[in-house]
Amino acid sequence: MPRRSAVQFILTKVVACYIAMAVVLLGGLIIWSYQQVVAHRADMTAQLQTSVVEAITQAPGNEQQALQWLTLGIQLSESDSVAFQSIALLGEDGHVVFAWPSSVELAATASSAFNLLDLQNSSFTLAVTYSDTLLEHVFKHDLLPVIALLVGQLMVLMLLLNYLVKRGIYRTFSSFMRELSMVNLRQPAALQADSFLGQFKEYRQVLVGVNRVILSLAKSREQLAESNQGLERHIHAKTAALEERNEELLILNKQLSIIANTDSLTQVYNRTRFDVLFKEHVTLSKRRATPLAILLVDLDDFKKVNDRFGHQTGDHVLKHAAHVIQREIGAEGVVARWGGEEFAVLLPYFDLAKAEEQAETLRAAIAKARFEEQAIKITTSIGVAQLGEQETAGQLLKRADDALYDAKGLGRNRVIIASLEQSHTQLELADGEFIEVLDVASEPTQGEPEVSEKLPT
Ligand SMILES: Nc1nc2c(ncn2[C@@H]2O[C@H](COP(=O)(O)OP(=O)(O)OP(=O)(O)O)[C@@H](O)[C@H]2O)c(=O)[nH]1
Repeated sequence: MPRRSAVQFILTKVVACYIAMAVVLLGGLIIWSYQQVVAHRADMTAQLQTSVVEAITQAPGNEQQALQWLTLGIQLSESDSVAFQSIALLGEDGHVVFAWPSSVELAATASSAFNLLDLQNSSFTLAVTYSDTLLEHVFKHDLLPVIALLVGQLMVLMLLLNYLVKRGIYRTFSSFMRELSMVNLRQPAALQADSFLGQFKEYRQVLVGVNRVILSLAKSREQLAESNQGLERHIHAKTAALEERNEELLILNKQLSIIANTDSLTQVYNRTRFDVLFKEHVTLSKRRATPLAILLVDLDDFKKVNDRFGHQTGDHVLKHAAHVIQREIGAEGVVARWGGEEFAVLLPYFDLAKAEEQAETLRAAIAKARFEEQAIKITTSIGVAQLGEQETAGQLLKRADDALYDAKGLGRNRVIIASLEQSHTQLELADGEFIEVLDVASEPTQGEPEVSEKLPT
């Protein structure tokens, strides 16, 4: 019967607590009461002494009568809790002058039961006994009612507890135990089925275990949070390093792209880049129906520069000439080194007249320039062509190259325009045929600029 055991257990504990409290209370009461009685008895005795001395002093020679009056007073005060049991007045030689009550044996006055009291300035001595010993008195008069009261209370308490346990506490405990069973991690069989206390202990152990698990989980969570923070810091640092590296790579990429697209000597676009841009501009021009012109610029008699001033000076002149071309064209066109001492200039939105004007300005600027310390003068021949409506990039290039060839043939240092009629005339021929002509013409020949074989036809 585990339930009854539990009830008994609780009852026992409560009663034990109550008894312990009662014992402490009684102990305190005994000490307090004892002190009170001692003080009271001392008071009474002192009063008796004073009264007897006064009686003897007021009625000398008639002590017996005075003492009889005193005895009456004593009898009246017998109801006092510490009253005297007997009183004897002893003469100088120790004989009993007066004894109350009369039954007190004279011999008894000498026994140790009597307390001998001195009477001030008198030859008499007072011998008294008290009705109880001090402890007896304390127990009889003070403790007995208290003990009775406590026992009564205890009984009432036990009855009350028994009632409460049966009515309410048992139900509360039952539901508490049911809740506990929800967290039971052990096999039910392992519990002591016949002992509620055993079960309670088991559950308490389980709770302690659960508590430990919760604490260790909280600790693990803290550790996890710390490691996460460390990981985040690490990731941030790595990300920052990666971003930095990425930026470096982007810069390097840009530099690489510039290197790949730039002519290393003259720092203008190289032929590869020009081919791409040329194709794009031709496509755009056709799509938007906007004009597009090209200049092929070739330095005249450059071989002579090399021969006379050396190849290195020739390099410097080439570089400077490219700079002049780039300066003159500005942002309006695309300048590229076509190869050797020849440059190509792409002029989007330039019609033939405007392109011719630009070519003339360019030719004049180079003719005017003085290169190197030796103030070398050079001239240029320029072939100009505008993209025809039906023309391909290759066909445009061919016409510009023809114009340049003409400029050379006519004595150099001049601008020759490739007429649009020429382009139309060529287009009137079969397209396939022209392409074949272009391919043949584009093969590099001595003294002639190369025509890109990569360009789209
Ligand atoms: N210094 C230097 N010379 C170059 C470079 N590329 C080509 N040349 C020279 O340019 C000269 C081209 O000679 P040619 O094809 O006969 O042309 P040209 O002397 O300019 O005569 P025309 O074009 O007919 O006016 C050659 O001497 C090449 O060595 C270069 O990068 N640096």
